Amino acid sequence: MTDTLNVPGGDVPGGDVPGGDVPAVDVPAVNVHGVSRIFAAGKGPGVTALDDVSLDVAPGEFVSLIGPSGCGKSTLLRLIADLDVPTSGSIEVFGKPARQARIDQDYGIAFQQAGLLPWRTVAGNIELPLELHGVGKAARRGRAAELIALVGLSDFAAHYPDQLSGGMQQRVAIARALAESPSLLLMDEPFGALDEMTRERMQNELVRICAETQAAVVFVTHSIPEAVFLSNRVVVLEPRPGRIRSIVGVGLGDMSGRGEDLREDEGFFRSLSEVRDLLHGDPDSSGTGLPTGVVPKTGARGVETR
Ligand SMILES: Nc1ncnc2c1ncn2[C@@H]1O[C@H](COP(=O)(O)OP(=O)(O)OP(=O)(O)O)[C@@H](O)[C@H]1O
Repeated sequence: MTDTLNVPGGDVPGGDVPGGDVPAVDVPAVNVHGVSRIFAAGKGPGVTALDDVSLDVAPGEFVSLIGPSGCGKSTLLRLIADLDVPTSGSIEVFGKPARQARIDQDYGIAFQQAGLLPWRTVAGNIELPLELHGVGKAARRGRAAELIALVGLSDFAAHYPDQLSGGMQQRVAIARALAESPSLLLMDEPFGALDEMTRERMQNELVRICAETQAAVVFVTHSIPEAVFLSNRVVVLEPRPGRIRSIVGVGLGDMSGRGEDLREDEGFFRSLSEVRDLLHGDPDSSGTGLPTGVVPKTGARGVETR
């Protein structure tokens, strides 16, 4: 663990890869290779939550996972975070086994529930991971102040979680996830419990934070507009067994150019309907599992599509 407090990811995407000894250029932030996860179900055959899933996420890339309930989105995120282990296949984070990446704290995590400690202030919650890893008091304070400013809560540093709105609590959770300058953020429906207006504001914030930190993000959501607005690529999953149906390259430019007006952009609507068609279309009879007329896409970064 380092107590240097650099901007996550450094100046060049992938240039400040945790571990440092691996050439950054070719190392994906996340490499999921042929991963299956089967949950035992009594004496039955078990539930295949994921079946032979492969996916690469590049440094600095924002990838959303979307699909119907039970298609394995959270399972995939939990496997990347090493909160669960695959039945078969392998997962690497910045070239390291997921277990090692967890030990090295190479990523930050934010879930739907902000999960803040109610007896700690905003600053205290953000400092917690740094405290647990032995970062000195002055460095902790400085880093927390930086992050509190980044998420726009400078006037609330001394407030307690129950004095904040849901959106503000989520901003604290995101700041805490960024505390150790991870080059990767894993987020499971972090805005799922928020009202629509707050949710859009939070999406704008997240885009700004990603542009500033250049962290890669794997983001689970049920919302098509959220996935399209935030992502470089949207991974559409299908259930029983959980598989990647297709990957949509959003092509709306990098994070620094994504503002509120993007929501009115023609390209935004095009990607929305592409993802919507994949989610709601009936599979054709060709056996591809894709809706009629949809050509399977291959991701630009060697992503396997199935
Ligand atoms: N710990 C577990 N034990 C048994 N089955 C599980 C477990 N975790 C997940 N599953 C099963 O695996 C499948 C995928 O679950 P998962 O939570 O990953 O889906 P999801 O796409 O995130 O769903 P949702 O959108 O509803 O959150 C489901 O059928 C679920 O019941």
